Amino acid sequence: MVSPWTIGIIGGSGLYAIEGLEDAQWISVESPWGKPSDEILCGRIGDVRVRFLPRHGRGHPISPGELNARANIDALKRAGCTDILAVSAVGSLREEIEPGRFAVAEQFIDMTRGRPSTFYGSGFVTHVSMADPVCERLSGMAAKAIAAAKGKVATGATYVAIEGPQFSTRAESHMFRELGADIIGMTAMPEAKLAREAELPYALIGMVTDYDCWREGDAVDVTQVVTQMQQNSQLARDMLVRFIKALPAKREASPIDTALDDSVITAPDRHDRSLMAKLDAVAGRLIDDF
Ligand SMILES: CSC[C@H]1O[C@H](OP(=O)(O)O)[C@H](O)[C@@H]1O
Ligand SMILES: Nc1ncnc2[nH]cnc12
Repeated sequence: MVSPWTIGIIGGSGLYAIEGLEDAQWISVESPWGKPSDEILCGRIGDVRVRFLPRHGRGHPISPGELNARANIDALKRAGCTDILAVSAVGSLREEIEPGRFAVAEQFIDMTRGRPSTFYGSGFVTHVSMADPVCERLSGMAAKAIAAAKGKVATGATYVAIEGPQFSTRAESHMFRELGADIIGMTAMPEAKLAREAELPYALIGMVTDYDCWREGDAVDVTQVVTQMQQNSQLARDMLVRFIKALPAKREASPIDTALDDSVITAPDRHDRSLMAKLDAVAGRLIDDF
């Protein structure tokens, strides 16, 4: 039986491939939005199709501010994904969310600057809701998979996305704590916004690698992040396999599958044909003639 789920996994720092995929093959997917970060590793775990994309490319050549998140999300949609589980290395802004723990994001604060963050624009003006930016169903299943893999988990985390590539100043780190953020990274935005615009339910698991720099005498560096990621990468892979194996046989419809339904405001006679041609994957459901 073929599963109704096709799971896109976006692997962050330290997670550049996954093992255990049957019929695994790296496949190049072209996108009208430019070049995705890498080829997509396509395969199966049981009867679930899996599409894995290393966010920064294999070998980590792409900086957070230069990621083509539109091409990445568009390519995953073209590769048939129904849902996306993103994995990211994150700093912790809370004592109790210690390095080694997995934090499941529930909210985001976007402090990135000038990154292309929408598929839409003049000629197809669209405003999706980001009130609840993650898919509760995916997040819940991810939290269970982490616990089943004997990982420590924190749920309901607010992730602040900074522009980077520099880490934050101490003043910024304290400010993000005051704002209510729990974890910090450089990549979940605009990725989560674009997933919503592409009607792809999205969840993000932060692998906590450090305490950023809000604690006196302590400041994150890349070695800390990489060392912690190496310690946790087997757990992350185990969690991903458990997550996929535990997916229910039936995929109930999610409201995110139809997020565009009440979001497009441009009248049909004012549609821009050239923009719409690029929307064939992300909004193809709404557009019949390209
Ligand atoms: C290598 S430290 C900073 C780097 O790590 C995180 O990457 P990702 O979210 O892709 O796991 C962070 O966002 C930065 O890009
Ligand atoms: N402290 C931190 N700030 C931003 N991105 C990170 N990725 C991992 N740790 C981070």
